[in-house]
Amino acid sequence: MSYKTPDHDYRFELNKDLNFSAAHFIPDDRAGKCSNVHGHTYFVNITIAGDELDDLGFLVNFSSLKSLISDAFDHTLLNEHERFQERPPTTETMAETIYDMVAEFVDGLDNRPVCLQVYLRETPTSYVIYRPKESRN
Ligand SMILES: Nc1nc2c(c(=O)[nH]1)N=C([C@H](O)[C@H](O)COP(=O)(O)OP(=O)(O)OP(=O)(O)O)CN2
Ligand SMILES: [Zn+2]
Repeated sequence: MSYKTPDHDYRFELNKDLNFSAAHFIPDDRAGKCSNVHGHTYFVNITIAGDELDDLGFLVNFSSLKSLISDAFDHTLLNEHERFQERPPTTETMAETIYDMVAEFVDGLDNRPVCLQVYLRETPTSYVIYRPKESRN
């Protein structure tokens, strides 16, 4: 599957798809039934770009992206995560959080790839795309 990504002139663009299962709730009556604890199989697409590869010929290791996100969230209650103590784990805040985690990770790589966007699907009918402001068209 392919996703709309921001225009860019990097030589390489990499996309990693991954899934994880997690529970969450939105602690506010305005969220209706979503204020009750319930679960989703989240689908994530992460878009990375850059001009230089590492000595293995990787822009970034696909497996590293999967473990970074899955190890943090798979089979957890998202509300208990340290990143969701100030605001609840909505699709929007999850997408931004995943972006921040990936951006911090790739920032430490010598070949300096960048994360362009995170696509997060929470249900068959609901998804969010998060892009940092500087990548917007
Ligand atoms: N802007 C947001 N709205 C809602 C969020 C959210 O994260 N951001 N989350 C929820 C619930 O957590 C729920 O899991 C998802 O809601 P919804 O798409 O309404 O789920 P349904 O499966 O019931 O959707 P249908 O299309 O009606 O089948 C609620 N809102
Ligand atoms: Zn939900």
